[in-house]
Amino acid sequence: MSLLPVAEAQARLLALAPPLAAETVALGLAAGRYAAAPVLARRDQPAAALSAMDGYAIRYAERPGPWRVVGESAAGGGLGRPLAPGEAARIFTGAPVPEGADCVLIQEEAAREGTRLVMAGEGPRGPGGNIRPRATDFAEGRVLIEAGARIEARRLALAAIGGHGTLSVGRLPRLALIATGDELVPPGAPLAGAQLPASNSPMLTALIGPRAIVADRGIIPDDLAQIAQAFREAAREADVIVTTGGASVGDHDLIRPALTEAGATLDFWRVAMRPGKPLLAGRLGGAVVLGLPGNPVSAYVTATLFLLPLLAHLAGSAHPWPRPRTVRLGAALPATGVRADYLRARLEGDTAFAPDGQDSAALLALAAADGLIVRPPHAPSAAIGDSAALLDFA
Ligand SMILES: Nc1nc2c(c(=O)[nH]1)N[C@H]1C(S)=C(S)[C@@H](COP(=O)(O)OP(=O)(O)OC[C@H]3O[C@@H](n4cnc5c(N)ncnc54)[C@H](O)[C@@H]3O)O[C@H]1N2
Ligand code: MOO
Repeated sequence: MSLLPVAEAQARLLALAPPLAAETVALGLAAGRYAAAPVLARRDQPAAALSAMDGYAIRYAERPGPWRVVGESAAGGGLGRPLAPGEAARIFTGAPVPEGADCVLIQEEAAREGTRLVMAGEGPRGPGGNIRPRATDFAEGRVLIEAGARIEARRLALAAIGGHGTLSVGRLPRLALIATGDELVPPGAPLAGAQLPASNSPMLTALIGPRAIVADRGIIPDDLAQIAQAFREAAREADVIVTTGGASVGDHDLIRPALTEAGATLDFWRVAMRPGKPLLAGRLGGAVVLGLPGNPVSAYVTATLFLLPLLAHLAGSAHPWPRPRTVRLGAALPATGVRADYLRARLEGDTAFAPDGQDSAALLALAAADGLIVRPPHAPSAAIGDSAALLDFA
């Protein structure tokens, strides 16, 4: 099997499963989820002309007064009657402008004695001054949030003010995480001989964060029957099964044979990227299987480029791909070969430095990095000051 280009592998992964069904959740629980349908405004905002300032509602043509202050309009209330000629109403920010008034005189520019009011400054800039007309933010029926958009804090506020107490969002994927390797022990456990703390599962759980409901299925030894059994059990509940390790070609790399044993179909294996070459993907029952390489940096890079977009796609995102940005190189880089390079890089302002020693097991360099410099296959060498694509870490 030859190496699959990264973009092709990404497209094939997402083609393995459609987005999950929608569910309705309370607005406060919708943060970070994706709108399953366009969110439409259920009301005009503002629903009436409101004062933008604390002061007096007046008629512009009657400046500089005097006016007689006949009452008050506060946020949530109102004057209760129209203003007659020569009348003004005390008004506060966010309060409905009484009928008959066409601007607001701010209180710093007003002189009041008892009910007598005169202008004592420049006054409003014209009719409509210091007033937010009805529906200036949006009108009922307008699309507030596109289907597939992520519900950020800003959009959540927009949905709330648009009249929504619940939202229809894509269901969160259920993810089963399986670490494989005879050498692995849980972090913090005593180590004997060549044993190694299993760092991939906690790393991936933290990286995934609220994007999925993660079930950590622990460490499975390098045993075909046990790995196949773990696959079968995970496929009963999970939308996504993620393994780390055992994806390569060694005698103890059993993920592919175990998948076959469990009855899965393999879609692709081996991608033209460094690190991350042994990545594989397939389907088992209703689950998408993503086999990440065991090397911790390879697992992190492939999770960034494949797993997070898959989770976003399943949760209903219309834009699941990470967006690289352009930076300057702070040091020269060699030409690339048949694989795309994803270099762990530190940023100083908009200048990126990829330290030597880009080993796919070197977690110290990964932890110190800010993102990945992305270099396509067969790229010529690059000089200091050249521009390059950078993927910020999630
Ligand atoms: N002859 C070849 N050998 C290798 C190739 C190849 O093409 N031909 N590919 C190399 C590449 S690239 C990678 S990446 C590695 C990854 O292979 P596996 O996915 O089979 O990973 P393992 O061999 O199981 O483990 C590699 C490495 O990572 C450590 N590891 C595994 N799981 C964890 C974990 N949960 N937490 C921390 N560390 C973990 C493991 O102990 C190994 O040191 O294969 C190359 N070989
Ligand atoms: O591509 Mo492997 O992921 O070099 O270490």
